[in-house]
Amino acid sequence: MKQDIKTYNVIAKEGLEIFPPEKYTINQSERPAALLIRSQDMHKTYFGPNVLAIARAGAGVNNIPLVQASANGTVVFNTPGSNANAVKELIVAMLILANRPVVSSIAWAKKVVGADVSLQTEKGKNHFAGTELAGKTLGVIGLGSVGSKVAQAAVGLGMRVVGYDPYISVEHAWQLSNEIPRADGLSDLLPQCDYLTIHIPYTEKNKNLITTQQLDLMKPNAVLLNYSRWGIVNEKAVVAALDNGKLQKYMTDFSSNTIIGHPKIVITPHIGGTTVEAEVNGAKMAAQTLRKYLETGNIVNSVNFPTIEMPFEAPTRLTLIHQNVPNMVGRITTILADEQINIDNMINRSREKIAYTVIDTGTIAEPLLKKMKDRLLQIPEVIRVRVLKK
Ligand SMILES: NC(=O)c1ccc[n+]([C@@H]2O[C@H](COP(=O)([O-])OP(=O)(O)OC[C@H]3O[C@@H](n4cnc5c(N)ncnc54)[C@H](O)[C@@H]3O)[C@@H](O)[C@H]2O)c1
Ligand SMILES: O=C(O)CC[C@@H](O)C(=O)O
Repeated sequence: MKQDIKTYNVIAKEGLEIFPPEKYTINQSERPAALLIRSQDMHKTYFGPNVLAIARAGAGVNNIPLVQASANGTVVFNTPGSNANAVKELIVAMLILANRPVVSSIAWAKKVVGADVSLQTEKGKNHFAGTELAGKTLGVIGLGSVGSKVAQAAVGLGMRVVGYDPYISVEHAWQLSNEIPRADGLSDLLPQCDYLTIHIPYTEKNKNLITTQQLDLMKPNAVLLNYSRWGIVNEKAVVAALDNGKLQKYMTDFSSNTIIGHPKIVITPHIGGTTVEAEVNGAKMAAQTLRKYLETGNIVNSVNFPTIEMPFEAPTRLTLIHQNVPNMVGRITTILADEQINIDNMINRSREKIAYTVIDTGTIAEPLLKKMKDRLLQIPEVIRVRVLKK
């Protein structure tokens, strides 16, 4: 039977083409096997327990209720790094726009007409003097896929860059040149910055990371950029800091009624990852990850499940999602032994409260397969059992 993939938001066709029509339908069923989404707010969008997986084409997963998904046995994936270059390039543009009046000078130049146009524009250009980035200090909070690229690009622009990421991965640490010193904490980083850019996920811990106390530590003329998420920066504190001259400018990808119309705030409509390339990258990566999970049970790039990759070589594969409690493997294998089923290969991994077991076996007759699945589902801690055939 074909499996249906339900999409939300605009998903690049290059991603959807990864699902062959002989195996999959797209947006054809009320009971989809999996969802492929971007920024859709899944806290407000019902998805039933039949949904095996949700793939988010993009980095941030704060739009997905992860605790509920894990409890349902729904694996959530994202596409790390797929849009990092797009965000980096936008940040470079916004850093330049912060102190070069490019937009206002273009608007002015459009209005200058007449026979002496070149004379007038040459005369008027003095009103559009800016300042340069070279030699200024950029603070980067979060040195993951986006932050590490932004930091490197800023070094290329001649800026002095200071990074802060107490949880940096080994992979991203390797990508950073040794010209980029790391701050010990925000109180060390903030007083140094002419520009501060934030590239971290929105989590309970990161909510209001930048508020009055942090803004007070910044240089009076600093520019703050937030292309991470609404809520990481406290907008009321930012407006107050702009109004009393503590901050020069706030540039953000997240609009809200608190900041719209403020003369010192520049808002873009969440376009950090909106490039043709990033949309194709994200859609393809999300579709490949989903297809791998649906067809083999293997899990990569999940944000709520452990990574498991076991070559699918045997005729039958059982995948079990269960609570991470003692003796689950023992109880599962006892049922298989009772039914005289030999295990060819097995793997078990856990992540926080969730565990995942994959068991490969020979060919099993349908009635026995059904009986075994029913018995496995009777273990109270088992959340989901799937049977995959090669
Ligand atoms: N505007 C956009 O369109 C757009 C596009 C891509 C990503 N984003 C946002 O940017 C975030 C980062 O994206 P990414 O791809 O770099 O993710 P990532 O997971 O590769 O990197 C995030 C980094 O932040 C670090 N971090 C977490 N909390 C921190 C804290 N309190 N202080 C310092 N460092 C901290 C982590 O250790 C990690 O290295 C995403 O979660 C998303 O919300 C926005
Ligand atoms: O889907 C988008 O365009 C936004 C993506 C971005 O916010 C992300 O977290 O990757």
